[in-house]
Amino acid sequence: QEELVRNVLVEFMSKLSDSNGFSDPTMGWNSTSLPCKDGWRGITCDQTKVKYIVLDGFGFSGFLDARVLCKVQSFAESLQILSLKDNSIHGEILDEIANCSQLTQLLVSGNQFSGSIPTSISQLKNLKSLDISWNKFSGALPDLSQIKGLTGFLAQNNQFSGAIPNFDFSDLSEFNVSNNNFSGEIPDRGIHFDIRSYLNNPQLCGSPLPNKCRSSLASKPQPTPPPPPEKPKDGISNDQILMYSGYILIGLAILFLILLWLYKRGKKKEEKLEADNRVAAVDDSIIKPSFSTVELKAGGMSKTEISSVSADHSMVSSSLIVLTSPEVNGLRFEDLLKAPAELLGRGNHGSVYKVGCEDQGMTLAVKRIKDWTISSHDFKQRMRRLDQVKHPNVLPAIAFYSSRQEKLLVYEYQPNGSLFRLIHGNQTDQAFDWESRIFVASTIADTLVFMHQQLHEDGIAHGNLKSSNILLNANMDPLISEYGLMVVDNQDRSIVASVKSFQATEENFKEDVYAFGVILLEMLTGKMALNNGIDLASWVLVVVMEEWTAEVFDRNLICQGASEERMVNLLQVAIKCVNKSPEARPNMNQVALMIRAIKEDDDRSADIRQAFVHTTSTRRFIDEMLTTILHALHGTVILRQK
Ligand SMILES: Nc1ncnc2c1ncn2[C@@H]1O[C@H](COP(=O)(O)OP(=O)(O)OP(=O)(O)O)[C@@H](O)[C@H]1O
Repeated sequence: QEELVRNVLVEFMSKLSDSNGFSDPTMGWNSTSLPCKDGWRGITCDQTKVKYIVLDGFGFSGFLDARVLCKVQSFAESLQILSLKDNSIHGEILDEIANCSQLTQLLVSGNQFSGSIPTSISQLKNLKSLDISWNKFSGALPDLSQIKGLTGFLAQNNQFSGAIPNFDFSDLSEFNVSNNNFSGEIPDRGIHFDIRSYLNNPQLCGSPLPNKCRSSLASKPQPTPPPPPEKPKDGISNDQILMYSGYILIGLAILFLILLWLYKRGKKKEEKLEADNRVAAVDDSIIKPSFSTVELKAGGMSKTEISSVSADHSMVSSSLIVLTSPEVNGLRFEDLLKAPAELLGRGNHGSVYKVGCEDQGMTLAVKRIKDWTISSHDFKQRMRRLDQVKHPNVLPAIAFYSSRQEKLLVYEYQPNGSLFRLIHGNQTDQAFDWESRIFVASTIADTLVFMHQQLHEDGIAHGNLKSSNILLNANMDPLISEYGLMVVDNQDRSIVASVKSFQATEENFKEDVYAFGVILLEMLTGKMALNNGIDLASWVLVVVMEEWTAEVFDRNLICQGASEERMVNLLQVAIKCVNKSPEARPNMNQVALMIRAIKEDDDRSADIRQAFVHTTSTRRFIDEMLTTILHALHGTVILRQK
């Protein structure tokens, strides 16, 4: 039996991997081994029965042949999970998927699937989770109300049209049909999902969307059709000639209107193309046709203000992809265009603008990157993958926009600036003491451990870690910004698909470790990563080798009485991180453990100090009480004597 299943899986894989063969021998998946017995990668079994097939992010570019996969009854009836997320699989989902009748999860998001969803899918009665989001599916969705107990339905970012079908909404806790072409009224029972589940379906209406449905029109009784004209007895009467010429005239008028409409549409397309080209041509604004820049030099930063809004905006508005961040409030591309913007700074990869969006009650930071060679598809995949990873100390992107010439990334504006400004700025109001520095160091280290190691094979490197990308929120907690945006692709793109190559290699992780070491050095020395062409890591190594270690530390730390022993300990960690040889650098887990030990040492000594202060004040309190009692006793004795 297992051999039969093996043959099914090998055939299924050959189609899925586009007949190129599945070359990675470490995965198993060949006709000389057995899926359960030999532990094929991506397969989970219950004894000899294959229960789960999970092949997410393998870069498969073939098609899912449900005729093959679900043809052997015993296998089709044991398979419970089929997850093929984040590949490049194309083609349609075939009717035969219904033969895999025990499926509880069918997850195919982030592929290139097209066509419509077969009606047979509603026969999958055990289905709990159906994720078909981020594909190219089109057409109307079938009635899914027969699937009782569906808990998740994700279909966002496709090209579905027609009405939102019937669902059994009673158990649905995850539901998203945003960024499609659905039309009509949102079903009554669907309204307990918030607006983000429905956004960007231009013809969808009803609560929770702001646009009301014109249901009154629909419910009006239709006028009864006029009775058919009487048949002429013989010949054509004058009335009939008049009537037919009327029809011909109306027909010609309609034809003329259609031609006019087609002409205008063509013209609009041309204008849009021109507008896009204009976007590429000008340099000093976020979305250039609408910005006229007024350069105001203020503290070394130039301010840019919007003075007019172009009429072309509506044409590009649909391209702003709003991610499922909770902060967003129906943000549209136009809102960015209309809002006043201020240049916060220019980095190696673009400029960042502070944009106040009054309607959303939010202040945003919009990063604009020009001429980035990444394809829109890869960029979209990357943003999507990043959006799935949530950590309280990683600043998520709220939305993004991608055109050939430029990419925009929208983040929430962080009011307390960056770690760079905190270390190197000349503000005196924010004392950046040792406790704050070790807190920032250990929080960032723990966050990197999560992103590198705790996501296992899905770990993501930052790729551009530096103190200006560490922002401080309103509580002064550090947030890592632009996470994973600039990871350099170290793998051969011809062999490995983009999603896979985006997943960090060891080399990417070790680059982050180096960059983190530099941040530690900045915090310890108060010096910039690059000063007059000399890089901080080399400078520190020379000073330490010359045994002038005490010279490296920030004077402010020494003046504040920070423990030299713990500063030296942290310096040793930093030096390990900036080792020239990547292999010799520790991984983030080891780094975080070392920093935690220093911080615990710190906390202990703070406790001892506290206890000492406490003991001293308690002792003082007891002394004072005794003196008062003695005085009182003394007074009583004198009174008695009197
Ligand atoms: N969300 C945000 N809130 C507040 N300030 C921000 C935000 N994002 C970026 N900044 C600030 O805007 C400035 C410019 O950022 P930018 O990312 O362009 O520069 P960079 O980090 O030096 O370079 P790179 O392009 O390599 O990331 C920096 O001072 C940065 O700290």
